[in-house]
Amino acid sequence: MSERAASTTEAACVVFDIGELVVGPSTDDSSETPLEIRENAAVAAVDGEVVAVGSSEDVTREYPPENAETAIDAEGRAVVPGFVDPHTHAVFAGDRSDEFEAKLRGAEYQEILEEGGGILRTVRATREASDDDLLANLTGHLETMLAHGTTTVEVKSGYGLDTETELRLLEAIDRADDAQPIDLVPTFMGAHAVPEEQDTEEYVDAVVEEQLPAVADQGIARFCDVFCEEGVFDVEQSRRVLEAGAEHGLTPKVHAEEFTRLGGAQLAADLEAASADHLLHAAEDDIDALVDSGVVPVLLPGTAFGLGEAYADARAFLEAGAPVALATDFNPNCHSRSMGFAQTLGAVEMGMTPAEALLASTHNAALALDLDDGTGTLREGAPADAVVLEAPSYVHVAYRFDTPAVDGVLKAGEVVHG
Ligand SMILES: N=CN[C@@H](CCC(=O)O)C(=O)O
Ligand SMILES: [Zn+2]
Repeated sequence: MSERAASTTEAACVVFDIGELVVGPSTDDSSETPLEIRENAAVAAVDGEVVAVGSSEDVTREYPPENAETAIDAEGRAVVPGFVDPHTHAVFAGDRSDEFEAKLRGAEYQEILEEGGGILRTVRATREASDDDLLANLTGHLETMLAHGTTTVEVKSGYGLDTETELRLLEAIDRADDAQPIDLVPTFMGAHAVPEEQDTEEYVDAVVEEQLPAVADQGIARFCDVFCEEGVFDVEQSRRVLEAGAEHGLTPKVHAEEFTRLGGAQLAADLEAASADHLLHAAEDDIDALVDSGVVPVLLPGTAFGLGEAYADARAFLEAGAPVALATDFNPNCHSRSMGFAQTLGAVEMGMTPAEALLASTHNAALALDLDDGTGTLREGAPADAVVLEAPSYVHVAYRFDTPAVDGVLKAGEVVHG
């Protein structure tokens, strides 16, 4: 036994007798699957980090379960890295279920927005909500996400559209980060829509000159995002916001080519954004530009499903060598908090294999958030965030689409669900 093990064994969390352990992306080019998978495995964690991954026999010899603070006998079930959801708008108030009905009767998403509904309706409800109500709404959604196996979530502001409310939303994200187990990654998205009281140019000025400096001053956002779309922010306005964000230390992200091909993907490539998201209308040139500049494509199949739109071309991205990520896009227009369901849609509707969908929901999703600490893997040194499945194989994540195939969830080596 190593000295490190002798001195730390008692603090360890050990999950043993794992039938199928998904460690992370495969490093073997000749492998048929993009995942590194170990059978009859175990994983041990100390101080929230993975310290050993290997055969159940070897790991339990070094970290005996009987000495561990938390010991889980997986009894042959599969264990995968905790899911990372890299695109949500989870902090808001109000209800838009009637718009869902209107869309089923033929109303268009953008028409609803132009008429003051959609995002603008959520903005009115959000501005009226108290800080505590916003926090309670957000933590409620996060509880559901955790039960579905998600351990890291990006959350955007963007239903305030004024300095005071945008800051309140980012503060709610900050408070929620402390109040529950999921790690939250905050994104400032003042440029989500143009508020009813201003015209677009005036509003872009307000985002750049007032909102961004205030957000940067508080130090409560990591990314800056913009809805680059016909009728919302054009490419030049989007560029202005993202460049100003970058000057304040916020890494760009772009809502790109969702309803029209406006140029958001090329902009994301130009600015070396962390990700370009949606991409339903991305063309081959856009895909190449994103791959060449290392921008992660984040695909949001729940949105296409809910709107009845054609899905993004996941296969074209994968064939171009892109590290495709999946996300829920949870928002009042896309009421799904399940990364498992995103994987089902990725597999059934976008032609991804269950392994590609799982990789897209773990390691690649972490790349979209610039997380380089091993998040989304269960390699040594990574955060010990894991899902013990209720099944013998990771394939059950995409296969089951009624309830999550989750038996238990570990965050930083502690059982936080199940
Ligand atoms: N497309 C822009 N923003 C969200 C939708 C927000 C809303 O409709 O409230 C999205 O990513 O899908
Ligand atoms: Zn979005």
